[in-house]
Amino acid sequence: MAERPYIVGNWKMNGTRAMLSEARAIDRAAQRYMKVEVAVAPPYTLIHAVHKEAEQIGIGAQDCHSGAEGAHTGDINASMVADAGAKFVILGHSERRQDHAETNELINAKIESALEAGLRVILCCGESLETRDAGEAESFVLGQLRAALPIFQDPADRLTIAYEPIWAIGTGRTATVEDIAAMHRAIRALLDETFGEDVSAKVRILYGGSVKPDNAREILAVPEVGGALVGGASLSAENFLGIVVGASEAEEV
Ligand SMILES: O=C(CO)COP(=O)(O)O
Repeated sequence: MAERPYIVGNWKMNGTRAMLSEARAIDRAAQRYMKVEVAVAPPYTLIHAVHKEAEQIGIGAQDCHSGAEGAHTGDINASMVADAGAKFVILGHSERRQDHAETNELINAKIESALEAGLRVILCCGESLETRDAGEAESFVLGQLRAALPIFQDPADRLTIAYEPIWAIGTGRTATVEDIAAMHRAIRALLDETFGEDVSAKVRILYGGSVKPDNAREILAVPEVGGALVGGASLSAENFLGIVVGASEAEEV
């Protein structure tokens, strides 16, 4: 496996300043698990406050606008999140693709502006249940990635992929380890083909979708899995740290 396992909490539309104590607890505990890289992506409103609390963990944003500053009421761009303390941004999440009709073209424009602002990108991909049942999961996911990968000039430093099957997000239903391994292998083959094996080896592929303390170790022990993108279970320090412990134990196997 390329680098340390990477465990990222995506808080989604959750969290007021009351969450800062959880962030502090995550940060302090993460210092005991240096074999694991830990990060959280709070909502925009908390990025700066969590950044100020954090000594160990990485801080990111869940989205950014594709443009420079200007007349876009309610929007936040990449340089603004970087200025608030974010080091990475999650782009292409299925909830943005669905709720905000984000296309591959728009996601690409966001990737470009994120890279320009010096941010790393966690690029999400994943199929719906209908697509999986139709036997088209792999071609769909690889198609999403093929649309974006050419933008990355320096993927080793800047790119992480997150495979999140839509039907496993927030449902309590996880993909089987065989399905996860198969999709991660297909994504790795595409990265090898696009960037060459040496560079590809430095790009981690995370799994996301109902990762919890009780299944983290099994999922993270899959050799192709480089970490996890965690939604619901990242909202409590206890649960999130349970996943960090799972990642640390999976490393030792
Ligand atoms: O979408 C996810 C992370 O980005 C996964 O969410 P859950 O862990 O709540 O299923």
